[in-house]
Amino acid sequence: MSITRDEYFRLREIYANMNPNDITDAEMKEFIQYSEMLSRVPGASVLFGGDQFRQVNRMFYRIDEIEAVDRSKLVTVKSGITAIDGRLHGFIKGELTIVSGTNGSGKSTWLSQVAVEAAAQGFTSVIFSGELPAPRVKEWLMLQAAGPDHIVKDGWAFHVESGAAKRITEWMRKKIFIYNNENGTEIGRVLKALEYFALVLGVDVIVLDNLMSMNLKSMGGDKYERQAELILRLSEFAKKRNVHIFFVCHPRKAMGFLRKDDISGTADITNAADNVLIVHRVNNDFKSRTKEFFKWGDDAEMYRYSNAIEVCKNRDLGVQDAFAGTYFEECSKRFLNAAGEAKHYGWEPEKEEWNDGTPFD
Ligand SMILES: Nc1ncnc2c1ncn2[C@@H]1O[C@H](COP(=O)(O)OP(=O)(O)OP(=O)(O)O)[C@@H](O)[C@H]1O
Repeated sequence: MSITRDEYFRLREIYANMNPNDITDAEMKEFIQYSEMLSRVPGASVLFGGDQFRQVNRMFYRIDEIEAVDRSKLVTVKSGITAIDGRLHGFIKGELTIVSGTNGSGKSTWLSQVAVEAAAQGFTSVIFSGELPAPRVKEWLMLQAAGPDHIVKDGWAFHVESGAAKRITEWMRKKIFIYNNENGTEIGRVLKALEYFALVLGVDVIVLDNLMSMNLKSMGGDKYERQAELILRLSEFAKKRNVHIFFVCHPRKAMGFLRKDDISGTADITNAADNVLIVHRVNNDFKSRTKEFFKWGDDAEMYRYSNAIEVCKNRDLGVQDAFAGTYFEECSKRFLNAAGEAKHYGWEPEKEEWNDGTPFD
């Protein structure tokens, strides 16, 4: 098997205009082999730059063969919530983040905003939304990219004024893709599509919303074993293809103050993740549970906000039990760092792209 770089890119261009399911498994397998041979992503561990390990044909590395972690080589995607980005220093490419929260807490809305933020940083994302139809996903992305200055109220609904909508669409066209649910949710197809997105479209961020909407029947074992196996496969995939995966996993319980151990089936799910976040709505239930659980007083800082994003696990820096408060802006569906915060993204010609590199603490 051999292929030149030019032939490879020609093939990639052809595939970019095809439905992944029209590419046969054999063709896809061959394409993956080409990609691994020729593409920018080496098959080796890419987490800490990908070249820390000298090639050795043994089962182990000697200590002197492993170079020190060079944090400057880590590529991170900022979420735009400064309290989180400050604590975690962004979401590392090659890692997997689980996002949980009770129904309606704001998981999908926040992840849609993360895709807009990623686009502003020059990253490409794909959103798999098993429950929201593509026009709805697009509507949220457009509102979030537009911001309140470019949104008009139409009866009870908000929409982006037409001039801005045109410019935003153009700005997002090659930066955010939405999975076509007609391809199905069978896990084999989804995983094939992910390979396609990573290798053909070169995506950096994958939002998988959500675990429950995936059809895992073709995998062996019971429900929980399948879920655990899927997380392991996604974690391997993130490393191998150097993408950051945000994976929405619903909790087992529908009510109450959600903790890490309530997420999905087994602890294997959160064990395999690099980060675990929980999105909370700051409602009366949240207040009474946090008072009970953390002994917070009536004037606790988090109660000023409308949503709180909790970091329950962060493997890299060991952050846990950290809450980031945000203000939900109804018209734009944005989560704001501070009341009245106005972000401007690159589609607004007269404005500078928002780039807040300031860590929180
Ligand atoms: N603090 C808030 N106040 C008002 N509306 C909010 C708030 N937070 C989120 N929303 C809105 O509530 C709706 C549900 O949010 P979203 O779909 O993001 O939640 P979710 O956690 O993904 O829910 P599910 O688990 O059902 O998928 C959206 O329209 C969202 O914009």
